[in-house]
Amino acid sequence: MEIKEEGASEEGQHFLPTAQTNESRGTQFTSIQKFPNEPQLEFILACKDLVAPVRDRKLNTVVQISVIHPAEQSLIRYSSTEIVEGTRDPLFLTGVTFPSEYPIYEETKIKLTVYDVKDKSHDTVRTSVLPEQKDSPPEVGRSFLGFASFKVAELLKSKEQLLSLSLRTSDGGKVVGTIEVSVVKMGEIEDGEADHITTDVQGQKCALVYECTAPESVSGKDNLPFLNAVLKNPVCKLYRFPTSDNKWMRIREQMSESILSFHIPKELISLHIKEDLCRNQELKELGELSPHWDNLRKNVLTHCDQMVNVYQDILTELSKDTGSSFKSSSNKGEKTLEFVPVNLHLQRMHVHSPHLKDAVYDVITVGAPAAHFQGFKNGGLRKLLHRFETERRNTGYQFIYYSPENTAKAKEVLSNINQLQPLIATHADLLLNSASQRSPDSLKNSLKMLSEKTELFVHAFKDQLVRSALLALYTARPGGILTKPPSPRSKAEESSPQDQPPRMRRQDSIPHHSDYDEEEWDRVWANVGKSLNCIIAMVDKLIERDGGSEGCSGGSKDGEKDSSLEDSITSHPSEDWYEQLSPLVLTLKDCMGEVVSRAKQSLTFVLLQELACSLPQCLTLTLRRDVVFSQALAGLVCGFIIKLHTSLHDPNFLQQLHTVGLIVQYEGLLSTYSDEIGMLEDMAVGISDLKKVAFKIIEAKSNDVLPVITGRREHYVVEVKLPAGMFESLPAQIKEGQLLHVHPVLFNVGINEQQTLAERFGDVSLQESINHENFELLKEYYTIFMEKMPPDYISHFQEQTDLKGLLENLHQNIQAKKRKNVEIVWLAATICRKLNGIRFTCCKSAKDRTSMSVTLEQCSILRDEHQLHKDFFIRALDCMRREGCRIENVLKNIKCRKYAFNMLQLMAFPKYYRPPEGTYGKADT
Ligand SMILES: O=P(O)(O)O[C@H]1[C@H](O)[C@@H](O)[C@H](O)[C@H](O)[C@@H]1OP(=O)(O)O
Repeated sequence: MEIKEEGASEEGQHFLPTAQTNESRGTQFTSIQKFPNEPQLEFILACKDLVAPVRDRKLNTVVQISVIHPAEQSLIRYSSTEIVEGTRDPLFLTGVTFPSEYPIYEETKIKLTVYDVKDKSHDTVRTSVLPEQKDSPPEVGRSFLGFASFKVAELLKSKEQLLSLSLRTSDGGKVVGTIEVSVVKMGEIEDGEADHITTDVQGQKCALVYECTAPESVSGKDNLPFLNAVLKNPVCKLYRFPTSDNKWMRIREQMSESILSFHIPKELISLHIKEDLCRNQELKELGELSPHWDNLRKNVLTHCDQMVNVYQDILTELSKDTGSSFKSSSNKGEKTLEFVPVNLHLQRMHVHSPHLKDAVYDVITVGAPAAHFQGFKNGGLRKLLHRFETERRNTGYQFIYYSPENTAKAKEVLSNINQLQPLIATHADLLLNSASQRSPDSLKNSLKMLSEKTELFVHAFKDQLVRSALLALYTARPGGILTKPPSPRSKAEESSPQDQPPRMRRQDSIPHHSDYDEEEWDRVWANVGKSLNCIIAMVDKLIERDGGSEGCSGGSKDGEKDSSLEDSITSHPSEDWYEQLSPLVLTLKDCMGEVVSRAKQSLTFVLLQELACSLPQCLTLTLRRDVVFSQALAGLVCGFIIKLHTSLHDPNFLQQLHTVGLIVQYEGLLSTYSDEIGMLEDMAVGISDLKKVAFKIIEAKSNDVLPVITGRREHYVVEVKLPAGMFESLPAQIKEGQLLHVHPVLFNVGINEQQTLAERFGDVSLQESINHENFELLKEYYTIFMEKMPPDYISHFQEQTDLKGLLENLHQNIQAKKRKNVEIVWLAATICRKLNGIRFTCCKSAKDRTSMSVTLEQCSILRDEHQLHKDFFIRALDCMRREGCRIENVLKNIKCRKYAFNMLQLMAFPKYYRPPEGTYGKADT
């Protein structure tokens, strides 16, 4: 019989949907799925009276679980238990779970094979999917003891859903012990009936008590179909661990990919293309420029057009639908996948423990957002952006220096203009429409909307930047040279020849020009307000004459009344409202058009400075920042949607969401040595850039539940869709579309051998500054949280959690300058969880170090929050690392079940970050 390994497919563990499998084989099998989206079958295992092949040998037992699908005769290796050492009656903590997607039926046969493990260092290698020749021979490290098999129906229909099967040797003759298979149901109330099995687990007397508290809707079961639309290919594992009072808790670990890994980058690249095409068009429409500036513009346009092509090519590649929702660690440096996050997963732990409410703990695991294709030879974004700004500030000869804030401001105003102008035109037309219908109420409403938008428009130009940019552009026009040297100027500047472009180093040295009428802009700009006032006054008058007592009182701005306007109003006695208003509306549109054309050109000229100054670095840097941001955003949107769905029933969470926003905490495990310095520099900027993102929840109108992104580089809004029922239950503020903000923080602690080198011979200042800066951000968030959440919530919260103490502790640890001080990331994670935040863990690939960290975090939570028996802490940790979701993560990334660590590396790791023997070694990463 052929033996295959589950999870050997390209994309990792792939399950055929149940229905599809059923039909495709043309035979009907009996489904065992009771609740949609819930695991179909979960059981635990224990052996009794095992017979050792050699007398007096203490057995180290492992059970391998294989599945024989009813339509096939091949045996699929499904999972394994952990190794239980030194007993003939092993009770396994690692159980078996078949998720809802798995094609399992009553007719499916399950085979349990028991082995005696002699050499643990070989054991995991054996279950690798490497081609046979690279793999260890099957017998190395373990020997066969016996096997048993059963049909799923037999187990489900058995008394108390428990089977006790004889283990037999391969010829089926000799009985070498028994194996007990017992169905478990997470969260089921068992009438307080206790089924005591006393067993000796590594010397621990432990009562196995099936006595559970009422199930809680912690995982938001009702929301699952929606959540499942973004989560894909789940891998599930089941464990049971003893509590400190010798009862059992059950833990379900789940790891899923997300289609957002590809969806968000595609959305974002489309937006970049749109934004850049628009900017290129505006550059072309900048009008006539003097030869110096015109050449610069041509050069910039050539590069910018090329860049748009690069983005378009990447989008085309990504859009070739491969149905993929996962980028493996080995594809990190792939050019066409640059924007896609590495190895993004939801890592979920669902705990069901006696006397406590069920709880779900989520961490998003993802490779550090970084530009692997561009590489790290010159460092990452944090350093590159700083260097770029310094160079730009100092090159000044041919350009005008605008600070990054001013450049961002120019982009913002440009985007506001582009949005507001058509909006105002629409409202103006609606006003005329109301006028032609002679409807006072509708006229008032239209005027209100028109006034609001026009005021926003006028307000957008209040900035001094537009004024100074107008002057700068004036001097860049043909003939727009300085006729008189503005004072004060330096000697060097005074001596610059007149036919040269003006030497302008700083924004505050933008030339003053004697011929330039600075007040002209004020007049043009003020005309918009004035023409609106005319409209308001006219509407007032029309309604008054019509017999209405009060005017519309959109109120002429600042109470001012223009005399020319008074004339224009009284000199039209006609009662045709449309005719009265139409010329005024036309004037408003004309005035606005004039403002838009001047402002657009001047601000585009500001953008030209940024681009022209250091081509092509500027564009390469923008690409790098876009790449890193895209990876970070994909993770964030995934984390946000999952958090929203799991906490939808919690009114405090919803209040926090719209009043304070959410803390998003990233744990970084990168070293501050070699390439990883650059990665950390990229990651720090990528995460900080997430501040530019706000979320908005909208009602889903169709089956398309994928989030939609709008905006541009300085500000993005991610629209998250919820089905009508869920949407209705949201607080009014959220339903009305209030923007929901996130507060990203990053704490990094390098843990590997490279960090040892950094600490001894290198520099850890990058990590120190990041941790310091982010501590301040976290503290700020905490302060807003305490101020904005309701007092009764806060007093209850303070009773439960000493957050202030935790923050102080974190601060002390950050200041302590201790080597590999993982306490920092532990404390930051705890604070984030207490603050209801979104947790992330990242290393280079989110495969090895991340796996060590999330499993440690899971076990620490079990110890601190669910009374995990202290003697079982390490065993629980080893179980999760040996047979849990994370080893499957390694498998799906590198097709081999081994964490890529060697002994030497591990010696450098903090103690609790070392995986169990047999699970690590040289791997082709
Ligand atoms: O998931 P990571 O911890 O980033 O994987 C590292 C691993 O820690 C290290 O020991 C190994 O030598 C490789 O560099 C792994 O990175 P890959 O990106 O190559 O998987």
